[in-house]
Amino acid sequence: TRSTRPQRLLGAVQKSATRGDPCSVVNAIDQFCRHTEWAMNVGDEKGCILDSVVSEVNPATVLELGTYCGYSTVRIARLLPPHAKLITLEFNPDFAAIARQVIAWAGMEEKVHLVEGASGEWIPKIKEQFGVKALDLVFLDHWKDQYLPDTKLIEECGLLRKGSVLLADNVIFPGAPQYLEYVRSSQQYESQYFKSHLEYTKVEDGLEKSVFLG
Ligand SMILES: CCCNc1ncnc2c1ncn2[C@@H]1O[C@H](/C=C/CNC(=O)c2cc(-c3ccc(F)cc3)cc(O)c2O)[C@@H](O)[C@H]1O
Ligand SMILES: [Mg+2]
Repeated sequence: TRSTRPQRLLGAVQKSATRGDPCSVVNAIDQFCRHTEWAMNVGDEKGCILDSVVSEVNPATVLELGTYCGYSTVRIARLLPPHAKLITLEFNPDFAAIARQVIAWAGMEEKVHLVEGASGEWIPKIKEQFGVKALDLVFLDHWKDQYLPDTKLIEECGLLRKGSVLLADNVIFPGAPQYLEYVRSSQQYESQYFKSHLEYTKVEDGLEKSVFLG
């Protein structure tokens, strides 16, 4: 039977990237998605903005919502200090299986906890399961209509501290209007839009960075 897009993306990593070299994994996926088959990774252009926010925050604990094939997982993990932790939630078992292999190929297993499950079920468990006091950075890249309910759940679970950063992909395309309205109007956030383009295209898209003020 025909392979899936994530399987073909993993094949490109195994063919073109060097084991243990996260940058080569990121580059192999970007090359594949730009020249062979588009896939919904944050990509190289928005990825540079993601890199700058990760470097600025220098997080000890990161939560990613929506692992997919693990592109942004590897992109973030490669910048984290040795004992930092990235928890990434993915509820599709087929995508999770591919992402585990991409993360392993990059040699990032030590820094990454991939949890196969839904954000709504797992966000309330993060403190106890992972001994996390607060999240320094949250990267939202899952179903766009879930950005707002999950942000409210993260707040209710007391997972944010003064200075915690939320970084959301696709706030223009496909768009997350309710989320944007919330973080831009709330007194509890200082929000900033980083204009860019939809991965591997000329379509406008961007990232919204929102600092929790406590
Ligand atoms: C219970 C649902 C909410 N909780 C969840 N908990 C855990 N994982 C969840 C998840 N929702 C979704 N996921 C997973 O996140 C991923 C979903 C990502 C959704 N992303 C998009 O739709 C998207 C779509 C585009 C896109 C842009 C243009 C276009 F023509 C077509 C698509 C571009 C992007 O950058 C995107 O991020 C999948 O791996 C899915 O299984
Ligand atoms: Mg996205």
